[in-house]
Amino acid sequence: MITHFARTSFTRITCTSTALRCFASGSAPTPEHSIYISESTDPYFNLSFEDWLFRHKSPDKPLLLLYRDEPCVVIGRNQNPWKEVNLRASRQTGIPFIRRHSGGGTVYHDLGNTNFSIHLPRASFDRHATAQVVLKAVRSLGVDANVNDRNDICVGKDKVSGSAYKIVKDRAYHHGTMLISTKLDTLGELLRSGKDTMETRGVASVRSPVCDLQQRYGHVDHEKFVRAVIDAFRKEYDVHEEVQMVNDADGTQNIEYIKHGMKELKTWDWAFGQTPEFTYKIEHGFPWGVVSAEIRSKHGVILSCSVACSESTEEHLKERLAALVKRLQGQRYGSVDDGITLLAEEDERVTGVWEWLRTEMDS
Ligand SMILES: Nc1ncnc2c1ncn2[C@@H]1O[C@H](COP(=O)(O)OC(=O)CCCC[C@@H]2CCSS2)[C@@H](O)[C@H]1O
Repeated sequence: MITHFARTSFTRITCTSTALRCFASGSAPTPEHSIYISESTDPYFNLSFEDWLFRHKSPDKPLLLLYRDEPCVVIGRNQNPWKEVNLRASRQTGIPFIRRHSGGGTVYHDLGNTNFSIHLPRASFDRHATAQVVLKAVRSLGVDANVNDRNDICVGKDKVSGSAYKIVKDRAYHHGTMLISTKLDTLGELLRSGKDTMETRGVASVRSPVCDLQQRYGHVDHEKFVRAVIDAFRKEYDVHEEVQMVNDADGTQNIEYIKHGMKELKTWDWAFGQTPEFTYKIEHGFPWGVVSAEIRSKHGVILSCSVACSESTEEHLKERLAALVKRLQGQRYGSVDDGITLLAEEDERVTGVWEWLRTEMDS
């Protein structure tokens, strides 16, 4: 269902049939509004809807989208999930990670985190000006926040908002988070990976201490933040249009571009396969000696793996291990094919190394 909100009043008024037709139709219509609030909390939908607005919106008008997501970790376009995300915790908690289209680092989302997305013609895009819009909004709620040169919004020394950007042809957007009442321990748990010896091309996150607005300013909530950002956006860009509510059950999800986008975000090829080249060096002490390994991977596929053992290791064992790791080449990093079965009579030292490599890659 599509409904409109009059200016800053959040009273629901009846939907117009044109808007409904526009979103319910199977073909991709041109989005005609300037301010959208998504009522969906499906991160795959929200990220795809945002991308659709970006790609289909007429390039001459400013646009604002606000949304929240169910718990998930969102990594940047050129990041390494094995480095950035605690994949074991992600599996255990069922909280997925999603690779987004914009650059930048890794953040955690849940319903206590509200995202804003400001789209502008490239010619008038200025990331510091858009950050000021959000800063003014939180300040209007009595929050004593500041913005640093990376466009992090902080309260004291703690970060409450991180930003990322995308520019394509004549349009650009600045999107960012706002920690309002997030589960910060889950945030810490999911972003921890501790893989210091993984050297990766692409973008590394800039880790910072975080806090949320409710810890410091109990009265701030999602609705108040949304209202404040809308007011600040209207003032800055002189926008008077009503707010357009959107959700994933109103037919919007049937727009082919969005459907395809949601599907693509969930594929291995996108989530893992877009990972820039990286090298992971590890070492482990076995009862019979020390083994070090170097695994190289690009686009989520193992390019090479080499192992070196302590001097005293028998030649025969070294050869067996070298033959074994050769078989890793071309396999997907992190989900090495179970088809690589070890011979039943394999030396238990070999199976030990094999298990160690698999576990190291799978966490
Ligand atoms: N939700 C949230 N908000 C603010 N800061 C966070 C959050 N989650 C984690 N962090 C902290 O930021 C760093 C990463 O900072 P870094 O600066 O590397 O990355 C970002 O900020 C990216 C923001 C992307 C915003 C998009 C908007 C809609 S979809 S995602 C991380 O290690 C934590 O210390």
